[in-house]
Amino acid sequence: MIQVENLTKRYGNKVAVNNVSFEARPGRVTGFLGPNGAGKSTTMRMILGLDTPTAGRALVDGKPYREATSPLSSVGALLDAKAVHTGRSARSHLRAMAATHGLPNARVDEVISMTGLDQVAKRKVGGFSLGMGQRLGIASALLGDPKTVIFDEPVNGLDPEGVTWVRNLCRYLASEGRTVFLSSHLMSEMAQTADDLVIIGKGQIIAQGPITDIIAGQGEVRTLVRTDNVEALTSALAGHNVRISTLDANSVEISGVSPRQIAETAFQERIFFYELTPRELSLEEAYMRLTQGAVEYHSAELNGAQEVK
Ligand SMILES: Nc1ncnc2c1ncn2[C@@H]1O[C@H](COP(=O)(O)OP(=O)(O)OP(=O)(O)O)[C@@H](O)[C@H]1O
Repeated sequence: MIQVENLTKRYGNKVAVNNVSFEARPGRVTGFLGPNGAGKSTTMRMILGLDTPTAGRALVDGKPYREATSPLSSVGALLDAKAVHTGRSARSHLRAMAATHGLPNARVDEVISMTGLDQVAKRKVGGFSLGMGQRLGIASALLGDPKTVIFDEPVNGLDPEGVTWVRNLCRYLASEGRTVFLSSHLMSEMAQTADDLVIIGKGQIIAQGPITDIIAGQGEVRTLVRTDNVEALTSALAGHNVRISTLDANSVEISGVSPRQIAETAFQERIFFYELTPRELSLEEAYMRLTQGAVEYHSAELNGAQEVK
């Protein structure tokens, strides 16, 4: 269980994290989202006691992480996979970590096989690819069999098989009753992995709660209808609160009325249609709506006719 209460971090004049409060609960995957520079890593570092808050506090299982009697079995963290610079092999790196924390070598072999590193366990970590480094970071995080895991961008650099593996691992860890807290910029992946979301922008909470509530809160269901008789359907449905946008000669997108009401109206008016598809917002669409005012680093619009000097 992670509890973040009114957490604030200032670097000089810059407020990186501004009065942020949320919880990440056991048995659930909580996704931490926000544009670049929103304050995600800083928040994670404060939870792990690596940065001192300017105000507020972060608790893991009821106390600051720095006070944990058995840190590796309290929290397993992956912050910056590239941070491991060693001439050691993956196995001896993990064995050294295990030895300092009184963990048996058998646990090292377990995490090596859990993270798919068996084939490369004897290779020097310095020569690891980004994806292998990421797996080693996750293996290190899991070494102490922690009740809480914190992963900052765990799928960064992983191939599609690796991305799926991280998703399944996170779901599995949560199903065992652990608290799983992770950040990612991959919305489609987050949509499949997380139960709850915390979204921040410019250091402040923008939204938090179950992922389904956050998506539902950002837009109503729109229904795509394909018919040969767009005009008749449009006039049959015309009325208060019904919004219809014509996509092409044979398709419209309708909001403000349920898919069932659309089908009933079409049936009563004998309007033939050959597709009726309710469309919920994707997490990406909901996220873009929520964060549009909180993006610090905007990209220039690409409009084809760019001047090259
Ligand atoms: N040590 C530091 N000194 C000064 N400013 C910092 C420091 N660390 C972070 N910041 C600033 O605090 C803000 C939040 O940074 P942070 O790295 O937490 O964002 P983030 O959400 O993790 O971003 P990204 O998605 O790009 O990793 C940024 O504006 C960053 O420049």
